[in-house]
Amino acid sequence: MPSKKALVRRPSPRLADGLVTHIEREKVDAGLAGEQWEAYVEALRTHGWETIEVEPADDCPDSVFVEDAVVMYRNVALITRPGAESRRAETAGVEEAVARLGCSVNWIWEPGTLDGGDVLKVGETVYVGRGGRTNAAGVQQLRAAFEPLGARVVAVPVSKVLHLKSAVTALPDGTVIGHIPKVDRPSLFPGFLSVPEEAGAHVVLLGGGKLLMAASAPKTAELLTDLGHDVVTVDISEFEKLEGCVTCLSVRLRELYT
Ligand SMILES: NC(=O)NCCC[C@H](N)C(=O)O
Repeated sequence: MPSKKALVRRPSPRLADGLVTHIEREKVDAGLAGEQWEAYVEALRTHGWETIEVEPADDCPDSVFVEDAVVMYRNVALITRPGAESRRAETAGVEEAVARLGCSVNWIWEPGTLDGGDVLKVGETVYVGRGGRTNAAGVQQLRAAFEPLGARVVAVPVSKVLHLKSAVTALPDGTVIGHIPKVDRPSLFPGFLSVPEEAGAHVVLLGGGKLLMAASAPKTAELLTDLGHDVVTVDISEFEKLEGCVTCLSVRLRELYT
């Protein structure tokens, strides 16, 4: 039976010191962030996900963005080597969590760097963004880890946003969605739908045709609802101030056969 487990990680008390690269720094309300995180986790649970908390990493301001520390393909967990040095200590706790779940574990090694936010899976195709956080060696190592498992790894340039998945994600039918001004090469994706808001490019597939989206993209929510999708929204404003999206607050493990 395919699993419906999701890794999440409680925000660090130092969240407000998280990195910002492409946007102006804004004051983060840590109390509100905590409430938003609880509501995000609750939304996953309501839609049938068993949430598993990775041991908190209180010294790592960005540790709540748990998806950057690991990439899953089937039951193989590829532990990343984050492009930002301040985030490297985040991976140990995530490695322990996936090993405990029985995943087969693999690693990105120096000189490779790769953030999980740069990896978008659409069926057997694994798009990897070569950008500010993921380098060429990271792309090669990802390919070496997943191609033998049947993945088709496609590298795409990312220059306008933090991560590939800050620019594009995919709908349940495989259509890739993105806000054109933030996508380097929309033509690299076979089915591409342009959405009216930057935050509208981020969807988490909850299963059963449901999409989890940020409340900050109402026009896109309307567009996707009109196309027959079932949209669930959460307010993640405090994480958006740190360039976080709905996708990066969890790692969904769909193919653990335990
Ligand atoms: N996958 C993601 O979109 N992660 C967001 C990471 C935000 C964090 N402040 C960072 O710059 O690394």
